[in-house]
Amino acid sequence: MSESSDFQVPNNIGNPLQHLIDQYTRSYTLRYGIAAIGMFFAQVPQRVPALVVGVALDAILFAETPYTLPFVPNSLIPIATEPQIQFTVGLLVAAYLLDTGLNWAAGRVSGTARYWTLHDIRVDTFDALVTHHLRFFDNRQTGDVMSVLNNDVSNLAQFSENVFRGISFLSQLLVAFGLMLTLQSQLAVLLLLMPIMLALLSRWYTTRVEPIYEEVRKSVGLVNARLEDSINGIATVKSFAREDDERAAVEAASKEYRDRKWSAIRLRLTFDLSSWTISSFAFIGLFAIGSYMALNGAPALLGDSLTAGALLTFLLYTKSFYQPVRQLMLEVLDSYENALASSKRIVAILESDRLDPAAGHDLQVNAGHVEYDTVSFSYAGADEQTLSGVDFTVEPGSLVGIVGPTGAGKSTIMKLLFRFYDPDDGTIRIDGTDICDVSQRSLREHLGYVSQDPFLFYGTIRENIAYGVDDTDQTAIEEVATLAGAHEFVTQLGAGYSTQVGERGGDLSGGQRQRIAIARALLRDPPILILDEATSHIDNETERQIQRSIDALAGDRTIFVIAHRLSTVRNADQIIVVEDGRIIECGTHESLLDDSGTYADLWRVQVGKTDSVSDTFLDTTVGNRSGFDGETEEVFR
Ligand SMILES: Nc1ncnc2c1ncn2[C@@H]1O[C@H](COP(=O)(O)OP(=O)(O)OP(=O)(O)O)[C@@H](O)[C@H]1O
Repeated sequence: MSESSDFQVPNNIGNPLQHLIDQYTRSYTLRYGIAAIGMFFAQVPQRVPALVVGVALDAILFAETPYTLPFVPNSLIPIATEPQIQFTVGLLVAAYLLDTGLNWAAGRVSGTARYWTLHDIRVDTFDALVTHHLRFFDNRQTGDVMSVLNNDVSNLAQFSENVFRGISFLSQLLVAFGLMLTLQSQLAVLLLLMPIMLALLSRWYTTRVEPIYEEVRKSVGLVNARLEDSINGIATVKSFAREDDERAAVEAASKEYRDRKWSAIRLRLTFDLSSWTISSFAFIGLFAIGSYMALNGAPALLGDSLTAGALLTFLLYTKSFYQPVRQLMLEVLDSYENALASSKRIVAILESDRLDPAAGHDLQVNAGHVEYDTVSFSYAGADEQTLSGVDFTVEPGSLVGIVGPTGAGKSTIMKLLFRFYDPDDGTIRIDGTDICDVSQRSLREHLGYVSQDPFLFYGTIRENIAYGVDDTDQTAIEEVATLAGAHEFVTQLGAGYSTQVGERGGDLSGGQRQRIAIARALLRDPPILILDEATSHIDNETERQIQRSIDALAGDRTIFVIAHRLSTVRNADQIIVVEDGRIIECGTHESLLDDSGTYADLWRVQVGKTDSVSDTFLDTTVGNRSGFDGETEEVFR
């Protein structure tokens, strides 16, 4: 099991979060603009009550000062006490209605903009994932990749929500500060010390927390990958009685996540404590200085004195002043760090090299002539070449068997035909066209593939057979299912073709899944069909039945069959024997037997004639039994 892998952001992208914002918010600029303005101005009516109550207390209850309000003409304010109370209540209700209305409207507009944007990012990221070269997935675990689509996109959602909260906090600060300036400008300016101290503190916090969050993200991916591995392989885990080891592996991954997360939380707690201390002492200090000024008048440096009502307004604002600063620093910056780490992984997927499946001209297959011209290939990071100088030609409409020991490179030869990987050297041609010059989509439309462990999607058997064709009907489905030897067992299932199958085929046997996969490939009616150990889980009688169907269906179709069981390819027009990534023999069953080479020895072993096997074969194969399939090994035991 590999460790969690890195997601590399291309060098030309400085800040991946900024990159995502630039790319994805453009279509919703108007909505974002309206939402931001709405959020900002919703704070104006929200700050009104504290000011109005302070002024009303001084004017009505203490009768200290006249009833005057900033930005409100005196002619609008009643002179008598009772109308002043009614006027105050009216102002409070109006402020409440305006505040609620603006917040509601801005919330709606920002909600649609945000969730539409995230939807676009999620779909594009998925699209980028499925169009990536298979090489991309070789080095990564499924859980790791899935956590990008789940956790990382959710982190962006959290961040986008916090950006709007940030706008609201910022507006609270500015409006409160502006109103405090109208009441006692020197004291208001003094209070600015607090956000400056918090800003410095937050700078310290963010530089320290950023690398920790990067580590947290990686360890989440590792935990997911571990869980996915253990749960997907639960049957293997149990059969080997390795529950304790799996538990230990999950525990180790989870511990790493816990420790990294705890480091991040510890740092946040320190920041939280320090910022809370600053804001609390600022509040206490304001009360002490304000009370002194209200009783004794202001000291020389602090200008005008302060009324009791104005002190109350200042104290009420302090709550709405300090709290947003803390939240701005904690929540918004915190989620910024998270979103930055997440956006790195998203952008790495969106922007890394991938192939456009539709790029290139369309492949035209008239006959189905396939040619491998000295093809060599190595998997990334492999020490040795996986394929060396593979060279063969397949006539249209012929049946080709590919045989050889485990790991010889049989499947790899076929993967190159699909362009899951491109050759390092040499060329593969179909009907004379280099497959690297045509679009992957058109190439794959002409190829049918059945693997030894076919994947069935969640859905009915009918949907699984029809996967890959847009238009089909029940008759066509039943026809191919009959050819693939699946019809009989499917009709015996409770719901027939409507039976639901789950992940990897649910409760169907390996052979049943293979037959469904063969039917699926046949329904597409491809001119070139590849069966990669497609009959490995199928009993001899069913295999013969499928063989007959395929022979009948072959017609002018070119068919490749990768097989361990040589009887499967006995009737092939051409059998290619692969060993260590090279073609060592090639011919028909009869000609290969006449040649008395590896194939002939292998055949003798499989039919039980071990006495006539050559010494060279015994030396190379018996010395290294793992090279051949179970059946061959069985004979030697
Ligand atoms: N995705 C991959 N990344 C790296 N190495 C790989 C990958 N797939 C296969 N290999 C290696 O390439 C070699 C050839 O593998 P391949 O699957 O083509 O062999 P094969 O002949 O089809 O084997 P089998 O009969 O067991 O299916 C093996 O050594 C294998 O370990």
